[in-house]
Amino acid sequence: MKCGVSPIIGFRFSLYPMAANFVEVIKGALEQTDTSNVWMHTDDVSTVIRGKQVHVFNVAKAICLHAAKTGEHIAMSGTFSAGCPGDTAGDVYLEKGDEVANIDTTKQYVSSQFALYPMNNPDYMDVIYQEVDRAKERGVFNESMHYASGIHGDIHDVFAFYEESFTHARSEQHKHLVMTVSMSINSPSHGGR
Ligand SMILES: Cc1ncc(C[n+]2csc(CCO)c2C)c(N)n1
Repeated sequence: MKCGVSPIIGFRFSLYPMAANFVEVIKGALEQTDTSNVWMHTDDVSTVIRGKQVHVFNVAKAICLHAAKTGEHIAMSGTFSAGCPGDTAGDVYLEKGDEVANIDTTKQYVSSQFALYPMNNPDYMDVIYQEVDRAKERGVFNESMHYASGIHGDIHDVFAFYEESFTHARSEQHKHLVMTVSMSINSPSHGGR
């Protein structure tokens, strides 16, 4: 099967608020975010957003920020994907302009881990090392670990890094890229950061 050539990307994720009112926190974060630039669907396990890269990352960050504002400890886990075979439906969202819908500059510390899977790219380890170097240059690298890399800092720096990394880890020749991310926000382990 051929990989898609559509510039559409997707993010499937779940929020796990460590709070008794988790339903309110999840639904509140999804509802308070302007999702007009992406296709979105929520089910009992996760939510998927699809569209232009700039909007997918903007909406993902805004949802995390809204959940974080509750002050509750939030875990988020998700997968970004580009060039997936079959990723051509929902292309109407590609006609959206590049102006982002959610602007919120609230500072928020996040600790996270990510992993890149450059599909069908024989030089995938070079790609991964290059992106880890990028994290160090951007000042968001936290630590090396098995099967992932630790990325932390202000949510705006962390998301800017993820978006940049997602752009550079794929190419015309190797369009299909998967990136997994898990985040921890307002964790007692962060000592009030
Ligand atoms: C982003 C995101 N989307 C969906 C779920 C799944 N989910 C778990 S509880 C709940 C609310 C009650 O229906 C939903 C939709 C999730 N955890 N995070």
